[in-house]
Amino acid sequence: MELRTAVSPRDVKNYTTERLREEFLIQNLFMPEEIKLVYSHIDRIITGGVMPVEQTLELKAGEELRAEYFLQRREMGVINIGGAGEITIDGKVYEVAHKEAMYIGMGARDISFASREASCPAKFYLNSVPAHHTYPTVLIKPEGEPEEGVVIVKKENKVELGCLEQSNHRTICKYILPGQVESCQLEMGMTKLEPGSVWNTMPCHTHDRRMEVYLYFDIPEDAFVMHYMGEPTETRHIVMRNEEAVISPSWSIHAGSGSQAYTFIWGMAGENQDFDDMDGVDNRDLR
Ligand SMILES: O=C(O)C(=O)C[C@H](O)C(=O)CO
Ligand SMILES: [Zn+2]
Repeated sequence: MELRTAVSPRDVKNYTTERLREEFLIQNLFMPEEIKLVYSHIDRIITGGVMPVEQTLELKAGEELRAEYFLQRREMGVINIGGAGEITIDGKVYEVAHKEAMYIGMGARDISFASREASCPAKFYLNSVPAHHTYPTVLIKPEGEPEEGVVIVKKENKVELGCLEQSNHRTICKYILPGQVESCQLEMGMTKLEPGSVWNTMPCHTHDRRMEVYLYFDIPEDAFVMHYMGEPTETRHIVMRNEEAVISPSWSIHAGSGSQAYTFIWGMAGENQDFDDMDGVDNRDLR
């Protein structure tokens, strides 16, 4: 597991492009037959990618957690951005299709990942944070009929924002949040830009009480997203390619403009789970 320490906004002002990327950018998340994990000291979030092809991959705590098993003191959200896959949790198999997700509560011991078809492997993206209580493990589907152990994203948690005139027409689909899927602190969802729109989270915001991680995907090879970070009056950018993630500390804005439409997953952890607890930044105040 790779470790990233927390950094001060005063230091970040002096970072080169290379140093910014070293601290905040997460690359190579989806390597065939591998589990890649990055542990950030910021709210102790672990961001990971799991790409089983022929093999079944087991999630292990590793030395860093000093735990008997990965979710001994943690909870986890997983969203599949690849082909159909399976997650087996303590012997129970969950079928997780493209853009379906799981919340896995603290205490789940044996967790493994597999793809249905090696020719179209699953790509499981995960965020895991410390937990103090076990909430139910559930499969989460953006659409469909609710059934035992399956949560369908509620209509009010699919929020259309922006407009084509401002190049920021997008839909935020909230998967894990209070009132839908209970968790100790994790919130996760997916935002899809409409064709012709390229700006996410603009006007932008910070939220001192939560940190956030973004995973950008559905980006063609020759395209990119400029991810904007930093204090609102000290902005910096990171060029993001397909299936790369970026850590956003609480003091940082997190927004992006792409060379075309794209999709991204956001995950948050921290002091509260109030999605709307944000400090909006007026476009006129950005520097
Ligand atoms: O497009 C957006 O706006 C977002 O998706 C915003 C993120 O969800 C976010 O930053 C939540 O704090
Ligand atoms: Zn945010």
